Amino acid sequence: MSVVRTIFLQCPPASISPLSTPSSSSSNCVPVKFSVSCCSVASPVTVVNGNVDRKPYERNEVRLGLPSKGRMATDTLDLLKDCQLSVKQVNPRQYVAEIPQLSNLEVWFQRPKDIVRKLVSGDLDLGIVGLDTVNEYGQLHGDEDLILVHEALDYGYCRLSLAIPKYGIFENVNSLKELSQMPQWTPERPLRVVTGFTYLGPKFMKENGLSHVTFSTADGALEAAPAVAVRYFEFVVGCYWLHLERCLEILLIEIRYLSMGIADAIVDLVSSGTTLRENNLKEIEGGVILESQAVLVASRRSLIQRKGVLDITHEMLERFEAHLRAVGQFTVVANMRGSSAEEVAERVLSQPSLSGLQGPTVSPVFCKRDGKVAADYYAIVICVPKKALYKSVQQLRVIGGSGVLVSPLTYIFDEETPRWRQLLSNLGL
Ligand SMILES: Nc1ncnc2c1ncn2[C@@H]1O[C@H](COP(=O)(O)OP(=O)(O)OP(=O)(O)O)[C@@H](O)[C@H]1O
Ligand SMILES: O=P(O)(O)OC[C@H]1O[C@H](OP(=O)(O)OP(=O)(O)O)[C@H](O)[C@@H]1O
Ligand SMILES: [Mg+2]
Repeated sequence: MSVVRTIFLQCPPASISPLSTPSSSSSNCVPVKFSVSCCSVASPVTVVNGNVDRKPYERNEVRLGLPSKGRMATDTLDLLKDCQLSVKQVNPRQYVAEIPQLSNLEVWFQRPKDIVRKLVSGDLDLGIVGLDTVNEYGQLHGDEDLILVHEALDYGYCRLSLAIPKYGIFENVNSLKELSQMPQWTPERPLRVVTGFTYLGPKFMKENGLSHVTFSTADGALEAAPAVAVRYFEFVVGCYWLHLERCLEILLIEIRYLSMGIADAIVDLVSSGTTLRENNLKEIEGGVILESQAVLVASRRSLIQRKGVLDITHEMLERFEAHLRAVGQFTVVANMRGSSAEEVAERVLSQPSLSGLQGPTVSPVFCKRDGKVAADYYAIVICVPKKALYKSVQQLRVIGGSGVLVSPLTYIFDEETPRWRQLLSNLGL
């Protein structure tokens, strides 16, 4: 028999109070309703035999999920601010905010994994999180509902990696192949991996043909887990050689970590590599599961069905693309003596670092000489990659440039953003 329950999904900081509780006689097939005190529009979801039937919900506002805390939170707000899309949060403890430039948009501050879950459930339409979180909790390959609108927001860089101890039986193991060929791993004694990535971790091992592997999960400080098994080995060897001081140290570490369980390897995010180094772990060749950075992700259903989502996505995408193109560039203005605009342009284009985005803009600088208006000088305007600035200034001087002004760029808008065209075709629009 189908068990059908209608519930109202919770808004972020809501307190939920049951309106009616199921009586024992009707517990198999009852609408169970909860009222939600934080927001006016709740999302009805039907659960049939444990499967969520995701219908587009009746609500008028468009919802964008942003990380509420952690390392992504500040950088995300900074990116939006740099794109003149500042988030207005009346009170930092409030979970709902707005971006005044985008009317009808509600910002929901959530934990990254909850942003992805809520995109899948239909409570959010758009979100900014790390690609690792999208792939782990959205399971993009199995669920075509999530679409990466911008896959490279240029912050939150890290990689999901398999790491093993540097010492003991792993000392000479430097690749995934070598790890998989170790005779130690058998059905009775598999490779024990601890990870918070319980979807991507096992998937990677399976795809790479590692069969004798078991996974356990933990939140945070995963790097300490492999220490126990290998340090035990060191302890025995240390005793043998009577390095008592080292043995005592190992024993203390052992006692500290025993409560954390035992693992041979970890699958976790790595950025600078400091945490791995401090825990005597190493990455191995072929062990990178995913390269990640911040992304703008959307629900396909919302883009197609909910009024306003596509327009807001277009504006955000345009601003992100234009801003991210601009951050790596300076505008350079210089004066140059010349006989005509063409002649000046030729000189500028003879230098490889001065061609700009679409070639230089050259305009006459007029002055009055003997009562007549004349142009002896020309102003040139070009965009120069930040990294090539000094070289460009040197090249400008070589061809007679003077009074060089350099200023940062906020946006470079193209005629059309390539990602927008791709999104429309992805949606079949
Ligand atoms: N060391 C790192 N360097 C750079 N980016 C990172 C690093 N660790 C994580 N990230 C990125 O930041 C995102 C959020 O990580 P953060 O540690 O803030 O949250 P979290 O650990 O997922 O939060 P929670 O523990 O509350 O679920 C990750 O999904 C990843 O994309
Ligand atoms: O290579 P590194 O620059 O040292 O960064 C890697 C560490 O960063 C993340 O942890 P985080 O600090 O987010 O703590 P958490 O495990 O509690 O999420 C990740 O889980 C690693 O532990
Ligand atoms: Mg973290």
